Amino acid sequence: MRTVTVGTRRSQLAVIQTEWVIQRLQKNIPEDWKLELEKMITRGDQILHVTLSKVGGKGLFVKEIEQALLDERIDLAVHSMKDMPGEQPEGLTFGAVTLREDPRDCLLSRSGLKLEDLPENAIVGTSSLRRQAQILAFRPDLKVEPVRGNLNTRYKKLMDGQFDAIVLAYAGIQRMGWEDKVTQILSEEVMLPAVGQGALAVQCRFNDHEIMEALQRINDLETEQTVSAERTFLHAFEGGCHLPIAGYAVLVEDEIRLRGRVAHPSGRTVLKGERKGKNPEEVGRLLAKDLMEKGARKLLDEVREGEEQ
Ligand SMILES: NCc1[nH]cc(CCC(=O)O)c1CC(=O)O
Repeated sequence: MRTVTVGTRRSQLAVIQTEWVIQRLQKNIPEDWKLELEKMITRGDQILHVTLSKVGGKGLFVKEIEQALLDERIDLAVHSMKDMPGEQPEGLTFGAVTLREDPRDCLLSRSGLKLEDLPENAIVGTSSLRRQAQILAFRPDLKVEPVRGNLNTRYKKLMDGQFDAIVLAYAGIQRMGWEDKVTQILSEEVMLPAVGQGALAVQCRFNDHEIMEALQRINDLETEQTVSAERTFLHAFEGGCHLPIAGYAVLVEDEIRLRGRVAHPSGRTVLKGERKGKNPEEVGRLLAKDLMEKGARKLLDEVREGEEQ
């Protein structure tokens, strides 16, 4: 008999994702174990009105949940892989990476017009430099403005008329059951996804062998390997999800094919590359090296300087 506490943020998307993991895990644990969902209110959730970077960045949500794991207040934590920093605290690990859902981004526009048909100067809401850069590379005549908040808040801002369109991850839309709100799924060619987008990370204590064993059964090997290539690529630039970097890998036969982009937020420069290979980390490292040779370092230094001002 064991009660396993599963922690997550309290946003609707986070709760749906966690319930999904609990459901799958239920079939893979001893019958007398009980799984309990714990919705955690993090400081990040309480101070949504301040610029997140001023209070420690997006990693703040994650850090508080990780502390709860280390303190044994919870036994498992479910996160969007895309929000996870490169390094985990000592003692924690991903017990499972779950099967990736559709990794692409999508456009929700009030007029129902697609990205290519939006009128000149139309305002697209996104706070992601990756999305901003790729939108402007494709349509330099559009305006991009930041939008914060959870999915419900962002959708409300669109409907209130603050933006003509917003860009969101299709995986999140599907989990919310919002497919009918989507105007267009953006192709990989136009909008290469974020590293880890569409996959969930189930985090636990490294020495909790019972849990590690159960999680192994819901791990998806293909997602684990492709995401590993993407994350190695991203972290070679010493940057997190706030940099204009995209990376997406698939398994083709028994090889990993990784595509990556490093862009200037203006969209004027988008460095692109592709690598194939059997070893995920090596593929990630080599693609990062290719893009460094094309000038990625200098480009990102410019972005970082812009942030400090
Ligand atoms: N940036 C926030 C975030 N983190 C994870 C998702 C949902 C999709 C996923 O799990 O990759 C979203 C929403 C979005 O970007 O539209």
